[in-house]
Amino acid sequence: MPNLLAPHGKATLRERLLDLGPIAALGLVLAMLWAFVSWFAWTYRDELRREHERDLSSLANAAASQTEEVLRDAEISLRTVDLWLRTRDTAHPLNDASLVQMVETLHTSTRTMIEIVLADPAGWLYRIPSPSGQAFHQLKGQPFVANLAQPDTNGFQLGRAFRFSPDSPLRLPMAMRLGTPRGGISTVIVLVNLDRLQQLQSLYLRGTEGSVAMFSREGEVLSRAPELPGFVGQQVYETRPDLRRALMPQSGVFHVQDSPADGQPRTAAFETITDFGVKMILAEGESKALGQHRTQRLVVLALAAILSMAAMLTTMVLVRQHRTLRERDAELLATSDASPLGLFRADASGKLLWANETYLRLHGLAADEVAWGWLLLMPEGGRANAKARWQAACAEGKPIDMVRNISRRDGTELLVALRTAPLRINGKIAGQAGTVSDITAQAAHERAQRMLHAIFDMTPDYIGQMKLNGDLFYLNPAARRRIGLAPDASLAGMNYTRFTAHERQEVFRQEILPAAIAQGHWTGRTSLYAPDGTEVPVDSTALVHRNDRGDVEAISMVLRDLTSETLAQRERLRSEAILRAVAQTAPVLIAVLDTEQRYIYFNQSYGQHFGTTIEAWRGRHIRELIGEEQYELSRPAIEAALRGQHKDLEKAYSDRPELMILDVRYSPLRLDDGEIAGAICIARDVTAARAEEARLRHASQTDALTQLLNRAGFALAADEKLAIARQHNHLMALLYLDLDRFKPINDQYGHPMGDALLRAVAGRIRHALRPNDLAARLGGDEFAVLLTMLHGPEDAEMVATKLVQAIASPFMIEQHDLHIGCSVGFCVAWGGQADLERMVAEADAKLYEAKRGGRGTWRGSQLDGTSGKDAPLNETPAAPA
Ligand SMILES: Nc1nc2c(ncn2[C@@H]2O[C@H](COP(=O)(O)OP(=O)(O)OP(=O)(O)O)[C@@H](O)[C@H]2O)c(=O)[nH]1
Repeated sequence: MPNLLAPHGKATLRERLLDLGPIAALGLVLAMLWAFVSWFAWTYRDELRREHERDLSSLANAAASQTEEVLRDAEISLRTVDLWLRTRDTAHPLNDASLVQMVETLHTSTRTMIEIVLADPAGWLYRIPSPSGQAFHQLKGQPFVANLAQPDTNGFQLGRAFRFSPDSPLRLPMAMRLGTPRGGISTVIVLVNLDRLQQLQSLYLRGTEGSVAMFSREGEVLSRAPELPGFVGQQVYETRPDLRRALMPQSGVFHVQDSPADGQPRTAAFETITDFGVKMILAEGESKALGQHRTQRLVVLALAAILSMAAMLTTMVLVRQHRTLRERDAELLATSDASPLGLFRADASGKLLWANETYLRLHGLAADEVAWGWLLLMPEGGRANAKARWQAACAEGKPIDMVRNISRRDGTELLVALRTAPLRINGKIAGQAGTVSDITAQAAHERAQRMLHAIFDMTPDYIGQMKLNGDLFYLNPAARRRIGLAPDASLAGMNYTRFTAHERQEVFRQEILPAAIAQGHWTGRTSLYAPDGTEVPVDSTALVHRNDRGDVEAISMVLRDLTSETLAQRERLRSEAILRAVAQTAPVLIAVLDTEQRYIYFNQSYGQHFGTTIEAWRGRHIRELIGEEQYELSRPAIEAALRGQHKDLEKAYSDRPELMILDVRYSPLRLDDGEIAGAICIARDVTAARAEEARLRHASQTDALTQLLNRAGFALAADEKLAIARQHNHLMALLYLDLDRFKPINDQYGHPMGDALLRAVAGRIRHALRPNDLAARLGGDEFAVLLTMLHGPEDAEMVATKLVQAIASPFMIEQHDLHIGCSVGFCVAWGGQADLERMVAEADAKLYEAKRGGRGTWRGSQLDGTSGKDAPLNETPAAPA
């Protein structure tokens, strides 16, 4: 449908050309056809005719040459006989032996084409020889016979063709008066065998209607083949001056519609045999080629006419169909523009090829922005993604059904529903066609409806809807509660009169309803009957709903309970609803206990924590739900809260798939008068926060390279150990280690190797200690160790020796054999005397001594609690390598 792709507006030049296209194409084809037909019918025919005439002329010329040759032989024969008779003195030429001989020779030399006879002035003819001397024929009617007796005529003359008898050949006489008449003979005559000459001439004839004729200079017919009775001897020029004119030139071609011979149309070529004044005429009917051409021309003309008609008819049908299609397209276009839906079509690349007016209006786009204009209405950051998703959907032929926001350039925001379906042409995905509809108002309406329903559900007012006859079809939860109806109970067969006193029903019918119908609504005070028989005063609003035709369809009643109890209850319900909403949405566990530690309320988070709901636990003791163990932990805080104090405690739940830590606060639940009505428990999940704290703490107290304690971590842990040692008066020792010859390792192999070595050293130190002992890297190549619960100072010596030996063993790191060592200084002290600062100073001093003592060894001392003086211990020499 090309028009669907056309932009909006008037028909373009291209469309107009498309309209005219079939007609122009037809015109071109017909012009070419008829040009060919014209050429074939006329130009080609003329060419054929000219060619035919050329052929005919050359045939006439050849026939004339042949004839002239024969006539020339005849003339020579005449002159030869005349000369002979003139030069011979003979009284009897008829039987002169030499003349006979010569005549015979001439006869045979012309292939018996000619016959020589002699004639007397009376026209009697004599053969040579003529032994009897008798004439054998008398010429009559020949034009030249009258001249035979004329003594001065010595030129030759052509006569008319004749036969001696009907069976004898046709002969053309040529006569010449003898220069010297002898023995009564005055003329010699050559008779040309015209049958044979015409046979020769007939070789040049073509077609069945061909003829060959000879005319004399004066237009007398000398001969004609095929023979026509009475034609020879006619004076043609007298009756046909047109022929005289036509035959005037030396040679040529002419046409006659009515031949003088048989009245048929003929084409004739002629040649003048000048010396004999003879016109040689070769005529023929229409040529075969021209005849064939005429038939072909008829066929071609007929076919061309049929083809033209058929083409014109086809074009007319096509043009009409094209017009119908265009009309249909226009209808479709108009219909689609009138559609309340935005319609569009995209190609397989996702580019929009067409969109209707509604689409453009909806998006606030101009017609020339249709291709990708919609992308401009998306947030800039999301355009690339949206385009890619859309292009993928178009390429794969995936239908789309979605709702999306668009921001028009005029600043308005719309919510639109987009639906597309893949377009397939010949089984190939050609793009997508889709609809866009503005659902902003609908969505807002639905939202409003939902809100309205929520209000209906939450309001303490009684809302009901009924038909004009009073049949109820809707009651909100408050109304249902008031009349004791389950939230989902059917209202079938329930009429409002059931809840209204009889006299009130009258008032309703007589006053309220007519007023509401007249004004659309009515507001006033009325009452309703509760199922328990009490009359409840209510503020009432009646609303009348009408359909499109204006007929009353339904009546809505909004009733506000005016009893004070109900009002108070409403207020309470409202507060409760607010509190409940707050409690439900807060991301903390909330529970409220009464003074007996029974649940009054707990929120959804609390319920989820224990996998239950308040409905199942209201009125039950907290111990039952949280378990004996947890309860014992919480009990002091609960009791404190019930005494009016706030208490915080942290509780860890390790019985769950993942450890959970709750930060719990118990507070008193005080009423307005200050009385404590229970306890409120608010618990926060601090598992993640505590885990993060622990991680940070660990990181701040750990040496990142060796994972031993760092200086700060060591100080903290040592303090704790010392406190315990003091308490129980344990013997303990602080050891300081410093690596020997570590620097060369760094220098030789680089720092990464030094780091690896430090890690390995840390591993060996850890390995040499008990789990309860502390090990730390104080910095660089310095380490510290705190040993607790020693049996005697020798334990410390033993550990120092173990460490010196452990570090002295070679390290194999990255295939390098590394040799270092360590020096150790330590100090032992009983718990009661233990003072970290002093122990550090002492151990450091001893380390210095060990270094000075040659490295690879230890030095130690013990703090003397009474004197504060150090007691030197045994000094151990360096461990064997
Ligand atoms: N690879 C590495 N080297 C460290 C680190 N901290 C300190 N050092 C280097 O450790 C070396 C410690 O110096 P010293 O104690 O004088 O070196 P030493 O060769 O052990 O000397 P003595 O104790 O006298 O035997 C210095 O070269 C520091 O640069 C560390 O974290 N990694």
